[in-house]
Amino acid sequence: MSGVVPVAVGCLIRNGEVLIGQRLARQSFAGEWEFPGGKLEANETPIEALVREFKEETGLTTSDWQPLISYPWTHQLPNGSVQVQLHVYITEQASGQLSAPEGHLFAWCPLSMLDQRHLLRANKGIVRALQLPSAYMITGGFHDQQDALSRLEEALKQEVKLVQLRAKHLDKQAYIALANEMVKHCHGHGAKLIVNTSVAWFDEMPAVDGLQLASSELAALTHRPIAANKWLGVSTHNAFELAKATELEADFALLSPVKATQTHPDSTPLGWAKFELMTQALPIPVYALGGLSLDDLLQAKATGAQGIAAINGLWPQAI
Ligand SMILES: Nc1nc2c([nH]c(=O)n2[C@H]2C[C@H](O)[C@@H](COP(=O)(O)OP(=O)(O)OP(=O)(O)O)O2)c(=O)[nH]1
Repeated sequence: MSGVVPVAVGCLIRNGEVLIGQRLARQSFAGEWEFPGGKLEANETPIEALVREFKEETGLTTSDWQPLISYPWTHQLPNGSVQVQLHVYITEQASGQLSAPEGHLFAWCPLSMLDQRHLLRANKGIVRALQLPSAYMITGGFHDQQDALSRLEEALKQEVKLVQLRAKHLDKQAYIALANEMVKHCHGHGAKLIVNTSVAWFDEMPAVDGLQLASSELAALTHRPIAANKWLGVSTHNAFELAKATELEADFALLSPVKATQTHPDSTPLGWAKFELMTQALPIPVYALGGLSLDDLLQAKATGAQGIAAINGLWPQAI
């Protein structure tokens, strides 16, 4: 088969749960779970296809679909491979009674439980895009552990849900001690803590939620260095490193610098157009980083980013 098949995929959210359906016996990947949707018909936009597919498959009338993520994927089938472009949208707007005119089995799944379901392998990037927040705070300067925790607490009160502990000046013992305290605060607010350390240190912090891998560590790795139940973020600056992030089965990437930034004054900013070009074919969510704040969120999302990551734009100044 030749050409890329455009597919519309819809994530319908209700009370923090997403609607998933089981693929039918007559379909490829029978029995695996997916989000409702399907191939675009001639002259259809992805949103038109979603409205039609949801009506046909679920009986629901849906609206207000917003872009979530889009990426190509090659499915291996017994009789060859097929390349699809997944155009993924999200909404909370649906009316009518959920039914199964085509015989699907449906379930409402909490976002945190999606990894326990047997979803299509192609859908991992969609699952992460659903689970990750739109702002990723990286810790900036602080005086001592108590000061760091006070600033963290302030940020958590402002609804920050994903935190990276970046503290290059701390030795191993001090770093691990701070991470172990921070993770308690994060979990108390329903947030996650990602540590920016070497793989060796990561293994000594079992309570933290994930590892942020520096771009300088990428070359030495040939496979994902941590377990599947932890999040792996990869810091990147170019197309080569982004490709490596995918190869290492990262859960998300950071691409920087999008704008000029005080913390890395010698780097040349990419700008939004280049950011979009470099990330559009990636099957994982990508945060934009470098000189950004929440004021840049709309622009970031419009260019296909998961959201913004920032030190100065999010880390509370002295309090
Ligand atoms: N509906 C849907 N399709 C998905 C998801 N993820 C994913 O890779 N796909 C792929 C599987 C199929 O190749 C294609 C959707 O095609 P379809 O639902 O209209 O038709 P189909 O399964 O009968 O097609 P086929 O693959 O069996 O030939 O997109 C998803 O979450 N939902």
